[in-house]
Amino acid sequence: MPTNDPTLPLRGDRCPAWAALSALPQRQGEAFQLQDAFAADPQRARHFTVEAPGLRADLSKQRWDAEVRRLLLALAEQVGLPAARAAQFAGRTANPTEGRPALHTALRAPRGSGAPFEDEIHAVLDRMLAYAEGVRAEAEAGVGPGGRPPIRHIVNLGIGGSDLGPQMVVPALRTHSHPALSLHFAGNVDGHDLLPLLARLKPEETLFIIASKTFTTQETLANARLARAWFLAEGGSDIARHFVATTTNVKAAAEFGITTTFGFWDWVGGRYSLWSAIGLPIALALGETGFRALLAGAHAMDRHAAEAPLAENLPTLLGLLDVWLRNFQGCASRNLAPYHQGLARLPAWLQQLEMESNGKGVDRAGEPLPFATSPVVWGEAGTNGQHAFFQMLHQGTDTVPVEFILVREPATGVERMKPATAAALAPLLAEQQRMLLANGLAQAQALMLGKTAEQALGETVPTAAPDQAPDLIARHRRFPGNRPSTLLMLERLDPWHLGALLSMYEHRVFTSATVWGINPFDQWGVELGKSLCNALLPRLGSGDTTGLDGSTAAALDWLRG
Ligand SMILES: O=P(O)(O)OC[C@H]1O[C@H](O)[C@H](O)[C@@H](O)[C@@H]1O
Repeated sequence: MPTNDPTLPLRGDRCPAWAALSALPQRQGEAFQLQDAFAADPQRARHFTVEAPGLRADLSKQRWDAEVRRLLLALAEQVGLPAARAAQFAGRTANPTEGRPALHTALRAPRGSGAPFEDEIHAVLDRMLAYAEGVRAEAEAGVGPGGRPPIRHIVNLGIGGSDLGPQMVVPALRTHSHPALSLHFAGNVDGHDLLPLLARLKPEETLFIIASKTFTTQETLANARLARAWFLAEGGSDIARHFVATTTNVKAAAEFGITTTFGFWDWVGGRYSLWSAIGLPIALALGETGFRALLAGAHAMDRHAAEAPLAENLPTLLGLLDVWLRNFQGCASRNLAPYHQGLARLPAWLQQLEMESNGKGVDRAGEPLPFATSPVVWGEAGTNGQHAFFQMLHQGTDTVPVEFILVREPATGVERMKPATAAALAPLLAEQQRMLLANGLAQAQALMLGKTAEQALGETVPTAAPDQAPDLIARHRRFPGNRPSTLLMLERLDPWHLGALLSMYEHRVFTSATVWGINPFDQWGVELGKSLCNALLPRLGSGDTTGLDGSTAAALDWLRG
């Protein structure tokens, strides 16, 4: 494997296109009026819609035009994005501070594609899928080996990248999951996470997956010990059957007493690992066909990212838009609004992917960056967010771009119900699906259109206080509008489409990272807190506050009671 790439990409702010973008009048948010742009170009929606495998993106409600897009694409060329992406796929050292490639793309490349580590990857994948099929067959038959009860509950104990991917994907694909298996996730070191779950389980029906890339993570090992103690105290036997590990550290898993291990490799970043053995809970839920479809969808997006011309390349365009919003429009955060309850945990997964990857303050050469990097990414499934924080999105003083995800075909699983019940509910659910989509579209419309005080003055408002002047009420009821949003649209939420969506996000993060000149595959910022925690842990027992800062000492004293 070659070491560091000698052709370090040029940092975005040192490129001519960056200077040209900085000089554009369109930079000033209000100088670019979305409604004027639509009036000037009746085909604007078409001109700014991009099709990618499984995904359609309408970027026309972003405050950009053909000139901005042209310069952003020039920026991508000038920083060497195509070469950087090719180097990542080929297994060059994409993560120089840890001296590793970043080869999550190889995990979903089919056999025969010539991707790096093909034999190792497919050997583990085949073994893991065979294991998953075995557990599923037991559940299906209602009986385990030797007449024992089958596994019915699977508990994944992992945190961060060893938790968020499977924890997001499993509910997203609920209607594709095995009905006789229940999947559970616990990550927090807080006993309040795992204990209530254990209280509902029986050892003989439970499978624990200890998921940790390093097998050294404090939280996961603590939960693994808690689970093992519960298992033995509740009369469980045969740890080998009931505990498996997904890790790169097979030796540590063996020392814990685990004999069934599905391995992966240091070149799979934690937040990019759901495609590896860390995806075991997904494989158990979906089975071999479903897991392979998830990989195939991701691979289709990989091919698009690698091969589509930049101007039609969705992860490239979205990553460039992220740069435009962050560095030229001053947007410090981005809201993710998936209008599908199954994607409720997508914001949490994306937070780790984007903020842990791009939340960096120095470039690859260690130089402090003179511009902003990762935005705060946050969100909630629609329509719930509308009734909570959308007020701020519409009338607050910050411009927060919103990314709506709309899914055309629902999959509620109503057809799994008794025929009479399904028949009674189907028309109501169809109407709810229309309500859901109308809400998502309406919010995007409202952000763009806004409402003037004059328009508000013309409205009858029964809830307004009668002693308040109508023009004062109208000032409160004014919406500035011209707020940017993106519409991502999927035909349906199945394993293939979800794989494509998630892979798109990975390539998009790589795009902005490349423009910013940062290494998106390390995470040194998580280390300091870990080591300070290790130092504080014995002090919580002993009460020794010698040398601590005043605040920490006082809190430690108080917490010890
Ligand atoms: O999978 P593990 O080795 O247990 O690591 C779990 C998580 O913890 C670390 O602190 C990192 O911030 C994450 O990137 C990682 O996913």
